[in-house]
Amino acid sequence: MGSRPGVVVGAVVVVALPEVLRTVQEYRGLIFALLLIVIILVRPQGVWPARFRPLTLPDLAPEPERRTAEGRLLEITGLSRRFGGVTAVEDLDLTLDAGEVISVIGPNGAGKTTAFNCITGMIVPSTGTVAVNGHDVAGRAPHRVAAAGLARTFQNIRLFDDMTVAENVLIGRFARDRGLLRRLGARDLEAVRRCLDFVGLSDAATRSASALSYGERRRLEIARALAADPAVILLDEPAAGANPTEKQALMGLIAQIRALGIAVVLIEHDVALVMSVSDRVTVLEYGRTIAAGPPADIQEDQRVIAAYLGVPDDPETDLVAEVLG
Ligand SMILES: Nc1ncnc2c1ncn2[C@@H]1O[C@H](COP(=O)(O)OP(=O)(O)OP(=O)(O)O)[C@@H](O)[C@H]1O
Repeated sequence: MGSRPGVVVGAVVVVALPEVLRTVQEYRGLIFALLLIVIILVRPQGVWPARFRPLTLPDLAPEPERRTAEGRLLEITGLSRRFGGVTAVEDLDLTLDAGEVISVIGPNGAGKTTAFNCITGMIVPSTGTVAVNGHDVAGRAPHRVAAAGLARTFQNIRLFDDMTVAENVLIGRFARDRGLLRRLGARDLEAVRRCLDFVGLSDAATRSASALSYGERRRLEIARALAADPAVILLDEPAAGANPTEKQALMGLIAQIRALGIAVVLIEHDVALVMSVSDRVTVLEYGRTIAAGPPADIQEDQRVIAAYLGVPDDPETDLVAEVLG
């Protein structure tokens, strides 16, 4: 998608430069190499400023989304991951049906991120099975897991800051197929429009992702994940750094996502939020599941209370103590 003048200038340079350097024949290769290094260091984005056509999104009447899948969407059995002598996750079982929200909580270092990374293919589990939408994906590469119907957001927001909001969402459309080998179609643009509407970012479509507020960036990550039409979505600490208003909006968004029939797995330190949005909660400590069940049972569970209260002077512990009463 480079600009036409840029291509012409590049062609002239490639054809003319050898002629110009004819007099210094033996140093030609060296001069070329030096030029290349200088360009890579000084203008990694290219010598000629590229101009991209902004995406034109269609105006769509809001319509209720279809349920993307039904039944058992995520089934994890006996998942373990060891790092040398450390067992980060041990024998984790998790099942999730369409439209359910399940949260994985636990003190720092409990194994939540490692579990997420095993499920999404970022790291290979030592043992265990992971089935997404009926497809066995344990140990598969992240793009294969995505193709089975799993999308995720990241604890540390990972957006393409030099792209627009709409372009960031569009990338999500290519997560499930052969990526850039596929041509952009009208359905992709419609999906981008719907996802932006869904998270309330339609008006920001042409803005740079870097210009968004923190809460908006979190919502953009969710829109990008939804653009892949996932059966299961994993949200990694979506409320981290959010203010109370943003947390309230996030709870509404999670409820909307589940209404689409998408299964949601949440890692979250905000225990109050977890207790209010989850159907079930799994609590990890030192990689092991110490409790699993509906929020009301978890709140009463003595092992959970002890696991959190066993960490003095930890702000998370104080919050959990408050929520668990
Ligand atoms: N790549 C790794 N190599 C060695 N040990 C690791 C690695 N990744 C995680 N661990 C260890 O595994 C354990 C679980 O870590 P993990 O990051 O999964 O916990 P967590 O519950 O996500 O913590 P947090 O809430 O702080 O993000 C910790 O003891 C950690 O030190």
